[in-house]
Amino acid sequence: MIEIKEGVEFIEVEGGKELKGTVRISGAKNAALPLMAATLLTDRTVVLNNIPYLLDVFTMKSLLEHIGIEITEEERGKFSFCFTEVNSLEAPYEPVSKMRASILVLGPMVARFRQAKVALPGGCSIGTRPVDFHLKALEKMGAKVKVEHGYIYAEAPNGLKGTVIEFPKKTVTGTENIMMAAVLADGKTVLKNAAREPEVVDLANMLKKMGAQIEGEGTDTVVIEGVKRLKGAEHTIIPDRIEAGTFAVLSALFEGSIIVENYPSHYLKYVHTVMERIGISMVQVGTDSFVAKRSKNLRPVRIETKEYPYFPTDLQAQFMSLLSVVEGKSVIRENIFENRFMHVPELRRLGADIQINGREAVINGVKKLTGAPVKATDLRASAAMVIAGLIAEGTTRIYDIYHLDRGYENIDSKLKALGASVSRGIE
Ligand SMILES: CC(=O)N[C@H]1[C@@H](OP(=O)(O)OP(=O)(O)OC[C@H]2O[C@@H](n3ccc(=O)[nH]c3=O)[C@H](O)[C@@H]2O)O[C@H](CO)[C@@H](O)[C@@H]1O
Ligand SMILES: C=C(OP(=O)(O)O)C(=O)O
Repeated sequence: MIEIKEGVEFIEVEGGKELKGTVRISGAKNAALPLMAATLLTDRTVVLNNIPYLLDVFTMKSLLEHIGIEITEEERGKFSFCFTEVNSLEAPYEPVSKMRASILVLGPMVARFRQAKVALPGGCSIGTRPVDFHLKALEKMGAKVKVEHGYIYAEAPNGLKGTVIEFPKKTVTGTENIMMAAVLADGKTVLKNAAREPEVVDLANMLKKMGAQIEGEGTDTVVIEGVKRLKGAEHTIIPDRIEAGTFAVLSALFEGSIIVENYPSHYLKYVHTVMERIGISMVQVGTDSFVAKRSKNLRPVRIETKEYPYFPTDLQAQFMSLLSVVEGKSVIRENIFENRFMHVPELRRLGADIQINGREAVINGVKKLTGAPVKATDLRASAAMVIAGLIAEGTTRIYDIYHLDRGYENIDSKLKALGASVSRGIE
């Protein structure tokens, strides 16, 4: 269990220590959350392995328990989910407001129980992040949906019907939510302009083990033939490509002294092409272990975030920390979220030279960063601050660090094992 403490929690990072050793990548947050929500689709037991111990995972656990799922920790990282009786068809404000992915209970609840009341979701404030595509898709499948007093009310008394849904823009949780709704709908659902992220594919793989009929996952057209019921299954969650990318950046900054184990290189192919342009190669040193090899002088680059298989927005902040010490002018364009540069003023406190110009950040590499008090403004921004703090001269105190615990399992112990000086406190 993860403890939430009173007051403003911070992490203090002592920069300039040589990091080396091996770090193991955990299960993916963004796969674990939809897979946990999918357990609402059956009355049989589902067992999930490789669940990361993250705040978001425990928020999803409480939400599912509130709805009526009995969740047992069989061993570390292995949980069984058994839906015995419906306790509530409401996902209340308290857990939902903490986590964007709570919206993922909507599709399964409407599909299986024909009604749901779900608070409008919260999560990282990196943009307005509406859920209109989820709601319009459910309406097209025959649900009546209204949003009132901060809650989404959806009902489909005669069940959901398969149809063709074209998302106006690619949406990861939207694709997952509607895929889960469609597996129990009557007839065929075609999802066009679907998200292709590995986490969407992981969800489809588990749903197929449960008896769902899905084709085309991982492409932008997914076809789902609804079935009457789903059975139980056991599934192992894929490694977290964003945590892996975060440690790849550290491996590069510490001259290849950090070996990253359980590294899902196949999900990071595009990221690797960007790294190659900077002068960094991820080299395989074991079955699933990789290490960064870098040229003496790293080169500035232009990066644009884009849906999978391209450069993930969830690695943008961490790469900005790296580029802030790469000599020359780099540019990062954020195409997915309109407010995902909140780490820029914080990096500037550490001495980075970065200007924002609309959707683009222009980074002029400096020779070194220097420690300062900063704020973790969102999940990946927190990781960017930790990276910057580790390479800065002196001490960096990062406030509002709870964001980090939403997405990085045991980050303190993983970093300490590499020789970093990190400690937590409360002010
Ligand atoms: C739990 C989870 O998996 N979170 C990930 C997921 O978030 P999430 O699924 O919330 O992000 P989306 O893919 O839905 O968002 C993509 C874009 O579509 C817009 N949009 C989305 C839905 C909608 O109904 N209307 C709408 O306008 C969003 O505001 C955003 O601009 O994908 C993001 C993009 O890779 C990642 O940063 C998040 O880490
Ligand atoms: C933005 C993220 O998470 P969420 O969608 O859960 O807010 C993230 O994982 O970087």
